[in-house]
Amino acid sequence: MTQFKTIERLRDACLSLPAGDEDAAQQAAARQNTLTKPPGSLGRLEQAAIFLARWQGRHLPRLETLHVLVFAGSHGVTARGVSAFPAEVTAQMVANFSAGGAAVNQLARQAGATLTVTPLDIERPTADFTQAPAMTEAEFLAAVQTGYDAVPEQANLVALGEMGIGNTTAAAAVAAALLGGRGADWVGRGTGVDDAGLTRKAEAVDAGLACHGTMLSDPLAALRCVGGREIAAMFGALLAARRKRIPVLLDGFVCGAAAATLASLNGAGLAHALAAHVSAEPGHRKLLAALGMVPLLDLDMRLGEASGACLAINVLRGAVACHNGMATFAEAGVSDG
Ligand SMILES: Cc1cc2ncn([C@H]3O[C@H](COP(=O)(O)O)[C@@H](O)[C@H]3O)c2cc1C
Ligand SMILES: O=C(O)c1cccnc1
Repeated sequence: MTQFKTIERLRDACLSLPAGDEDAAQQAAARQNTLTKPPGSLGRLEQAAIFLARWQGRHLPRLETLHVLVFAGSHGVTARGVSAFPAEVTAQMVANFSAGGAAVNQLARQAGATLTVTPLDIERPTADFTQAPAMTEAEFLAAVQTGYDAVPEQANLVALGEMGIGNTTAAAAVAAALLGGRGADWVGRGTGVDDAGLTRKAEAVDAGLACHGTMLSDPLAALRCVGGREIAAMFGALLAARRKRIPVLLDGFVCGAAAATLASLNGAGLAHALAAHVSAEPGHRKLLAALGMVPLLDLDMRLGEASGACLAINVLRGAVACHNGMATFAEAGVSDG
């Protein structure tokens, strides 16, 4: 079992990532061109099927064992008035996930996926990142390890998401640290803050950038100093999936901050991931553009919880159904032009 005892061990793991199975991808691409449709007419469904073939290592991909992993964390920066909801909602929503009452419960079931919710020390918020590193190195590594260990050995696909009041502020701070710009460039209304709340969010991000200074030029230090435990756990899960060659669906802006951290460490780090949707949180569109990712869906959602990722599973099911089930021109006796 991989153990991240030091930051440098974790960094090494991020720098040496396996490639996908190009033979499987090529076979899948060749098959696409024999199916009874004009070449390319299924658009990005064709690319999605080839992507799944590459990362599952089989030219006929499967969507049978699907895991939705939701991580929850509490944020010290909530003391700055950065959310429309109180911090205790994080624990209350974890209970709601257990009871089956949240949006993601419905969407994971509807998508035919198994939902696992992992709370990370939610009774112990991170430090307020405007004043101190959100996490110590030990706390950060523990959160990354928890996320890493949450990825099953065998899965056809993993979808990642989060719950954590205040985490759109932490995600904005991570995005600013990794990609540049100030708080105002990356904050949005999150759960629905008013104009004064939006200003407080931008000020909190700017204060965090000022507090941690040049430390933030290292992506792992940025994630530790201004991120949160659930963001670190999503980062760990994304890394584990890559090392196990399991394809990943990323959710919204907060998940995107975790993904951007891996991309900053390794330019090919997100090859095994698809952006499920673009959230209404304005920073997400910018983040995806910076990562060169095109979302599968754009539904004006701003929930988190892996809700967008669950919906995108249905798109992938369509892609796989066509790829595996369609007849070829030869089989169907259709003239191939
Ligand atoms: C009832 C409720 C359920 C949620 N499910 C996800 N979030 C989302 O909102 C939070 C981030 O927004 P902010 O940064 O404004 O606090 C995160 O918990 C995120 O997952 C929720 C928020 C609430 C209130
Ligand atoms: O896009 C997200 O991840 C998001 C947006 C608003 C609130 N929580 C999460």
